[in-house]
Amino acid sequence: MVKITEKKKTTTTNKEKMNNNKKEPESEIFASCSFSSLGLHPSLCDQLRDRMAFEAPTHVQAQAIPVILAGEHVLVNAATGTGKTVTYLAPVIHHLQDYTPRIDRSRGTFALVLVPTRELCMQVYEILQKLLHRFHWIVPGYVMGGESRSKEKARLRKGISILVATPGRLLDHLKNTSSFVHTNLRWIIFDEADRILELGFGKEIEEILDFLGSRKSGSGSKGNEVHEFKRQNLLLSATLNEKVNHLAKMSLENPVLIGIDDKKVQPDTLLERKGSDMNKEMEQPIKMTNSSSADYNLPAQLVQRYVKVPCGARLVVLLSILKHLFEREASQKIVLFFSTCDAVDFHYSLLSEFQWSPNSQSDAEHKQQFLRCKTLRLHGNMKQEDRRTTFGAFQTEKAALLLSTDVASRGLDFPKVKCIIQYDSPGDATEYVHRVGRTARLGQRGDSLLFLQPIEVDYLQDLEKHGVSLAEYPLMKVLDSFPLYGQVPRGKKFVSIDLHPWVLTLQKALESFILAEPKMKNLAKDAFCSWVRAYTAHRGELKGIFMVKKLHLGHVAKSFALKEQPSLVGKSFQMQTKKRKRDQKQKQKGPMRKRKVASKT
Ligand SMILES: Nc1ncnc2c1ncn2[C@@H]1O[C@H](COP(=O)(O)OP(=O)(O)OP(=O)(O)O)[C@@H](O)[C@H]1O
Repeated sequence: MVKITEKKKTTTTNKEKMNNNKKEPESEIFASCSFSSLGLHPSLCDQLRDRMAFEAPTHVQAQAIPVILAGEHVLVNAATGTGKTVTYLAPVIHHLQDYTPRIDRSRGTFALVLVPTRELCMQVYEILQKLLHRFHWIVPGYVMGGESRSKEKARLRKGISILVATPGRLLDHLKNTSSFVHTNLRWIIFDEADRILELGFGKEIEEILDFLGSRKSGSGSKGNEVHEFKRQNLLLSATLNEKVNHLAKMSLENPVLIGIDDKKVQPDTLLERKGSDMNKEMEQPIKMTNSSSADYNLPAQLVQRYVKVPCGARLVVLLSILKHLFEREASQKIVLFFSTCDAVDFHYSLLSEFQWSPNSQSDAEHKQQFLRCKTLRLHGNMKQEDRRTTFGAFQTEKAALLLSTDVASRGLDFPKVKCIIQYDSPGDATEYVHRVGRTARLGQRGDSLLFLQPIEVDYLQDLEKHGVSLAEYPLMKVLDSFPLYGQVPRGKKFVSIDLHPWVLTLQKALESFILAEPKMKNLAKDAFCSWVRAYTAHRGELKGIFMVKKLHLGHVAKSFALKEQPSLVGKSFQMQTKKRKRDQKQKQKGPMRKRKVASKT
């Protein structure tokens, strides 16, 4: 096994970045060579330059493309927004255009790209279409959940040379679409490999590999077919973890590791590969170190901050920061992450409809839209066509706010996103890395802001363990900048955020708005319930940081502009909490009671 490590990590601190917040130097992003020097076909190089305006390859492209062209199995770990998509698509196209006789549709699928989400599926397909412009005989296509099966069947019957797919729908077609020809399959690519597994597609992937006869013998495989071509499998992500190790063991043979440093791979597995070993099965698995101690590749020019907000003031602070950002720069794109679909729906309606005038609250005529920017939403419970519309709109808009769940956290490449706000904290550091990776792409500058309650600040230490450090956001300065009743509260020092006049006034206005709108009240209640459920679902080490029992549910309700904690859920939730406390007490008391009983008798 050979390892090729990416460029040296920059050691610029977050503070230095803020003082000197500009684009990453070109040399940090692009290699000093050309696409043609990597061995790609001239027409493909022309296409990359003329149609896509790619002048030079990025570092990961320069490292990985020759290795992929050489037919190696590859595991790529490179920062978000460094061009991994072209890294795997270009070599595949290079080889396919070179087949004699020319490939045609009747020969079915030659390359398969597996992705975790529908949006990423569409995005990869769009890039494929651009790259294939000069190679009309190579047909791109996609299959994914939410689309019409029968239309997909018809397309598969006609033949798709490079197929992009989500795992569930692909497996469906492998089982049920007999006209789907995959006997010529030569490449299987897992884009965002770790996410595919995290979403619970592990079983599907095993079945897919079995169906395609690409699961390695010795890993419980049914299929170990002899193929006309040597199969080549590729795994890529900005974050690789233990789960990927399993997939790598199953699907990669003697892989070349690109961008993976010594810390992430245990020394005994760094086998030097000899030329004659190339086709040998990987004798030893790749062992990643536990993800809790691994450093992640974050764009060096990304400015990362956190804001510490008491629970009850969260909503007001969110709205205030958004207002501040859009007033400072109207033409910008921001992505705002939530933990649940209900939370997205509530905040989307609130931000789209809430009107207010901080200067004359009594006069309805003076009310203005609180946030004047185009607002969009994206989550997994939306209809497919609405997801498609949002995805397209946020790609083309110059100024917009996108509210989303983690469905937008992986791989999506929205141009010119300026800032990422994580209003609800991510599941773990991996998700943090991917969420913030929607900005600061390809050397562009970008900001990220993580909301934390005072009881959650230990999360910063968890991120530190992964080499991610955040500076504090100057919240008070921002709150003080808003004029209230025509005056900016100058000179006064407000010690607590909850008692800041701007916060108090805006909170009151939000609560009145919600109270007056039954539709909004229901959305708020639903969002409250699912938010609490999501909070209880934090896994692993994070359970000790995001502890439901530390939450004040009345304050949580306030963060949904509810004057009271929703009674129904509140009751059942309180009952659960009480029961848990009772059980805990019982556990502690158990032996003592026994002793008491014993002493009585
Ligand atoms: N050589 C290049 N020159 C200029 N732009 C490029 C080049 N390669 C890729 N890009 C652009 O860089 C952006 C990021 O690429 P891509 O989405 O493939 O990144 P990624 O590494 O897959 O990110 P993520 O980890 O978030 O999925 C895209 O807009 C892409 O068009």
